[in-house]
Amino acid sequence: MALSLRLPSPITASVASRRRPPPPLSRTNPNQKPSLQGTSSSGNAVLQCEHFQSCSGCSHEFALDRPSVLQEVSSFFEERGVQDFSFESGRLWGWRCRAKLAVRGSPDSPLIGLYQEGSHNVVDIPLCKAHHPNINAAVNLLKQGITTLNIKPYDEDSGFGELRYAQMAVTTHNTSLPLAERYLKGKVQVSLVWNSRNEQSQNAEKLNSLMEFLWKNGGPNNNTHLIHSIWVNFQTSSSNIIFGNRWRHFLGERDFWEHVGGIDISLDPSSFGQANTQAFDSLLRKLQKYVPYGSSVTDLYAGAGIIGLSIASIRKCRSVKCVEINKESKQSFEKSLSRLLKSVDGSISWHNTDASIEPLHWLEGSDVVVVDPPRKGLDPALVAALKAAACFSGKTSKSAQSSVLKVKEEKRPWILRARKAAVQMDSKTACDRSETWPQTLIYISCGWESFKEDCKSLLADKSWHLEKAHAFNFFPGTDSIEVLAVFKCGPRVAQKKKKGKKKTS
Ligand SMILES: C[S@@+](CC[C@H](N)C(=O)[O-])C[C@H]1O[C@@H](n2cnc3c(N)ncnc32)[C@H](O)[C@@H]1O
Repeated sequence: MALSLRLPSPITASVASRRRPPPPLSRTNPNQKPSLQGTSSSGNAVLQCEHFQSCSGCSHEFALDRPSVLQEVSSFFEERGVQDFSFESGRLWGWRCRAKLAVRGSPDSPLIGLYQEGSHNVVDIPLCKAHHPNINAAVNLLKQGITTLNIKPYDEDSGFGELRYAQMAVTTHNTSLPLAERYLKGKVQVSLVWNSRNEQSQNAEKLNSLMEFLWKNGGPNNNTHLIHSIWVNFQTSSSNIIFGNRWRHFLGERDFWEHVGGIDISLDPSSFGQANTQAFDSLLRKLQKYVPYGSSVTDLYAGAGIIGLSIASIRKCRSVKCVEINKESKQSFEKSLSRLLKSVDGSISWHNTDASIEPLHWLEGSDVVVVDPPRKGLDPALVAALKAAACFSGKTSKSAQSSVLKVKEEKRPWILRARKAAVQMDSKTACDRSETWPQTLIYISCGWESFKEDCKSLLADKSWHLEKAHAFNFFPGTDSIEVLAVFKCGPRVAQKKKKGKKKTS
């Protein structure tokens, strides 16, 4: 099977600018330390993708190892007192291990790819350089199946057609392979979004034939075992929402395991998953260092709880609470937790609720809060709660509590619902510390513009100050960057100058 690399981004890609390589980072202050040493582009990091002109996935062809927003990011943190901002760039091609692709066109000439900028015209991207090579191979196989079996791609105008989208996710964690081969030999979990209500609908025969085709030609009995498993999502809505509520696993291994941040994690196709597995691993390993051993942690916007679980295991946390709005992530959390039980002593829970409803409830009792919101950033209610919590952390807890949380018997329906849907593993040793409030806030952001606003708001009245910041090249070829920022509560305390060493004669 040919290995080629490629890159798209979300189906709803934003307007992309097609820029030339940015100028080298300039140091305006001659006394300033070169905080981004080693990050100037090598000059060889060129996309060289034949779809670049038509596909909305990438906005930059050159300097993939140094996103154009990096200079701004670096200056922003420096102006706010961060001395040692760092930037990490990893794999520049073939980095995308998870892609949602629209299926359009005709059975004879299917198009599988992303929407063109500002339209719903799908651009076929068989040689995408951002995709893990096996995503391209699986897409190629799917196209063959569509043509051979006369499967009708979806037509948005009429609402007719059978196959609407395909989600491809690669697991790079096959422990039967030597470590060095695991990434490139990753297998693909294929999820087909099928335009019918369920598996009994009238076109079910065609769906079965397509799955058999994929399994016969890409499954374990084939020379090249490409397909990890096949899932189907049933979706008949005329809206732009990609997935419906009904998911079914049909072929291959049901559970999809990955290894990031030092732990094994399970991810169902219905749960959020990071696209750049290796860059996410680097971020998690950096993040863990900012969580003191034995802390109590709240992980907001937690998805399947990967961040919370990895901290619980690696930093031996006293307790971890994960809060996530998508109920589909619960099963993945439970599966991952089941593999971790031996390495975790504290209490761990996962709650299905909106983090912006009464957020103080989730912050109370934690030393560290981690937030990883979608691109639009934090909900305003959470920003307000974080600012309030920072004020409480300096005061006696009794007075803080009495002003905000006068809860004797819990009656609020959203809290009760969240408790009902929760997964809870209690600790043998941890004790309740409901009187504490977070001293550390770790903000992970994939939306630079919204991060800036949230950050300014958190710093505005000195309820928090910035201590550390790092950026990661999660989306090479695009304008986006992933940021990890560490805030400490209260105003920055000026550091005393170190006394010079006494001279020895
Ligand atoms: C960027 S993802 C991060 C997920 C997770 N931290 C990870 O790395 O896998 C953002 C998550 O926030 C969830 N989310 C969005 N709005 C939310 C809200 N108001 N309350 C709780 N979770 C929310 C989404 O469902 C998604 O799983």
